[in-house]
Amino acid sequence: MSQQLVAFDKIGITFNGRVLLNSIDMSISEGEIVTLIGPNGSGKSTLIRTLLGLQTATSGEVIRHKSLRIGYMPQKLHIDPTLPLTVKHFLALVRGVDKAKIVPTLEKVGIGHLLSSQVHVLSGGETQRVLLARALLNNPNLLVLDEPVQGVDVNGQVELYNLIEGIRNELGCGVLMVSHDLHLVMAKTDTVVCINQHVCCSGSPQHVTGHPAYQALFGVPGADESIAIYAHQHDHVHDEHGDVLSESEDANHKGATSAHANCHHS
Ligand SMILES: Nc1ncnc2c1ncn2[C@@H]1O[C@H](COP(=O)(O)OP(=O)(O)OP(=O)(O)O)[C@@H](O)[C@H]1O
Repeated sequence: MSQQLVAFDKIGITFNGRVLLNSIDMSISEGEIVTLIGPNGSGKSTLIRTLLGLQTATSGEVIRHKSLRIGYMPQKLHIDPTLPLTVKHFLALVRGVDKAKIVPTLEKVGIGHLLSSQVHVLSGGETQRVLLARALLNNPNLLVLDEPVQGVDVNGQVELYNLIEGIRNELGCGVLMVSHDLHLVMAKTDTVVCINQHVCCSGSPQHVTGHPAYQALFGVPGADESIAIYAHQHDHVHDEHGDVLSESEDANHKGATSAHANCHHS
């Protein structure tokens, strides 16, 4: 059985009385691709920051296997565009990097020819590949990718997801990806965890159906049948803080607020 790399055990985060995450349970194992989805502000990045140790949980625990080594790919590359910096020099900044690995790693992600290019002239897709290369240079057994296809056109997204799957197959690493929707990422995902402050649902893509709950969250207009759509059963109601309401609270809440579109399904 695959080694579990990390587990979130009832992770909760509260700021000034506002619940950002509520009792999140999930895990990622070697060789597993887990996709975290949820609407804007649902806490995806906060959960990733907690995994990276940049955010302290108010309650619960992140259980890391002693072998855990994370390669993190952020949403965006923040570099002063006036700063001359080649891809090679950018990657040489990775702490403890084996410089002999830079060229083969760039080749692995399909951009060996960009070694001497300036980072600020790269296209969106090229930039994402450089960031992926940087994550790989950390020799990870868990890749953490925060919206890896951001700023990439649809064809480029398919290519990137294929690349990520190929890397998983080659290295046997776990992958935790954040995504806003699943139209393209679905076929490359073993497990989906849908959060909206708490875990709304999780499961394998095999259970995908065109459930109205998912469609209410993300919309699926025009999705053809070859595109898999993640769906979940939702038998509870959230308040505006993401907390799950009891039946009596729900009845009161319905009177007090308009429908909370994010997670109010049956
Ligand atoms: N340090 C913090 N202090 C207070 N509030 C915070 C902090 N970090 C995040 N938040 C709030 O937590 C909520 C969740 O933010 P988060 O960035 O995790 O959402 P997300 O699901 O990644 O959203 P998006 O899809 O828009 O990237 C937001 O409302 C944000 O304003």
